[in-house]
Amino acid sequence: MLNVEGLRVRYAGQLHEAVSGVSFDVPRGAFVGLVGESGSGKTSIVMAALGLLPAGSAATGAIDFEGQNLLTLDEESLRRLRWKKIALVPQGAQNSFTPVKTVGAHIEEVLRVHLRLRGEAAKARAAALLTEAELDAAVARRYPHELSGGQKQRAAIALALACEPSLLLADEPTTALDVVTQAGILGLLRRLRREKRLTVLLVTHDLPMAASVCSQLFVMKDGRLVERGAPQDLLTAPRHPYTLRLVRAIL
Ligand SMILES: Nc1ncnc2c1ncn2[C@@H]1O[C@H](COP(=O)(O)OP(=O)(O)OP(=O)(O)O)[C@@H](O)[C@H]1O
Repeated sequence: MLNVEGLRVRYAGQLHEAVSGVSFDVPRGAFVGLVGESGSGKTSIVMAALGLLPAGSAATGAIDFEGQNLLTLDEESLRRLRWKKIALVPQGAQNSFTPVKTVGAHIEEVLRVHLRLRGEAAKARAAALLTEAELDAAVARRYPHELSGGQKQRAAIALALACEPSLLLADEPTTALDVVTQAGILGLLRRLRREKRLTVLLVTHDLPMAASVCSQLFVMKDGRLVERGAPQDLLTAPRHPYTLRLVRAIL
């Protein structure tokens, strides 16, 4: 479904590439993990796929999505794909809500802009999305600061699902949450993948967490993909010294 081929990303004014020739494939319906420490290039890959790298950045290679190279698409085509086909739960999503707008207003705005849904229809759809994310529909009337971190993360997932995307990019969706809340969010993503036939790319620094939900892991280090495989294989017989370090860090 998403095929990354020889991807290179360099930010404006930087000598080093943030991503240096990365290739991997995310099959339709899979739950795949992109794992690596902070600064290894994970978010750069996600942003390159969405055409959201800052001005002046250079991204070369190819990111094929349903037969189109996302790196060469014009802004209008990318805009049509974002939300409706490829949705993002951004890093720090919990803090990305505007404080003066209710959760419902956030969702209704996306529904209005991207699906031209308004009024009662938008309200009903927002309520349904919150319920899908295992939140009470009444959360729509609350302001972001009235929600717990876990509830905000669920609301961010509800928002990402607003236009029924087929691919969900979840960037560090459980960071800064306690372990019980983390497990709840992962359970939700797992259920959504199954029930809504979503394909999920989970981006995280947390190898054991990714191993607990993903069917395939890609390990990044310094802009390169250093190892790939099934979680069980990576955990029991890591081949790259960096993966070994990540595994040892668990013990
Ligand atoms: N806007 C930017 N301008 C310049 N350099 C950047 C920019 N964004 C990221 N970088 C650099 O690109 C490299 C990869 O960063 P990236 O955010 O993709 O890594 P990451 O693995 O997602 O880490 P994190 O989880 O901390 O975001 C880092 O060296 C980072 O400093």
